[in-house]
Amino acid sequence: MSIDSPLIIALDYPSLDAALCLADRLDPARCRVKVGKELFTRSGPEVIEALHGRGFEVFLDLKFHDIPNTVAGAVQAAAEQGVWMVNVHAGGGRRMMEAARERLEHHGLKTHLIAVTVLTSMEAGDLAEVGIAEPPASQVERLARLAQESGMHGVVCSAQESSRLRELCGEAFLKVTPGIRPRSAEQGDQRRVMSPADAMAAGSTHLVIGRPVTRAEDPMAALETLQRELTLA
Ligand SMILES: O=C(O)c1cc(=O)[nH]c(=O)n1[C@@H]1O[C@H](COP(=O)(O)O)[C@@H](O)[C@H]1O
Repeated sequence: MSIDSPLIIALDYPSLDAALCLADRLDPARCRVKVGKELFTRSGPEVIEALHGRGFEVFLDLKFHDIPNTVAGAVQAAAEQGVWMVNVHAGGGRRMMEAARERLEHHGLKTHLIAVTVLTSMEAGDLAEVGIAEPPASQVERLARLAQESGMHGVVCSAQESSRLRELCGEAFLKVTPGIRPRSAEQGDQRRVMSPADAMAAGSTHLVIGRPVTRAEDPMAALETLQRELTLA
């Protein structure tokens, strides 16, 4: 199955039941779903199977960051479960990303492999504290270029960087952007945020959205509003 929607709903729940409860109200023809560290650590591969069984394409977001051999093995394990997308940290470097890509190619695995640049929760002060003097936008550019050279299909970045990356890396290079906040939504721990319509206009290819839907009083109404806003954009 291949769907047109740019929407990826982050199923950041502490149990399989809670995640499936929302998934059962979503339409796999209108969005994809993301399984992250909390849900996967609690439920393991069972959640992937359950979501595939319901017809969803799954982004397994475990942000692998380790030595090349270890990351290649982890990415292979994810791809063999049939996930649509998997990610690594671009900060793991060229040899790590190349090892992951080569492993997928060697086994003929078609999963989209993307690299996280600078987390959307980080701003300049956070980078400075870990020894990166450059502003987030420059660091994102540097890592996106490296990710592209290493054969990644795209990056995770904030929508604030999408238009620059469209110029730098091209339209086809995926720009998967969390930190999506409809105007009325709380920012929470996110820092580099953008509204859904602005993110699409800026060149994001996919929007990752969690709490504005999953923590809404009425998640389905929140999703409908989002989908309406995007159609109008
Ligand atoms: O790789 C990710 O998905 C990711 C990268 C990033 O830089 N920032 C980021 O928020 N995410 C994920 O995107 C989701 C955003 O969720 P909300 O902030 O609740 O919309 C969470 O599941 C995060 O783990």
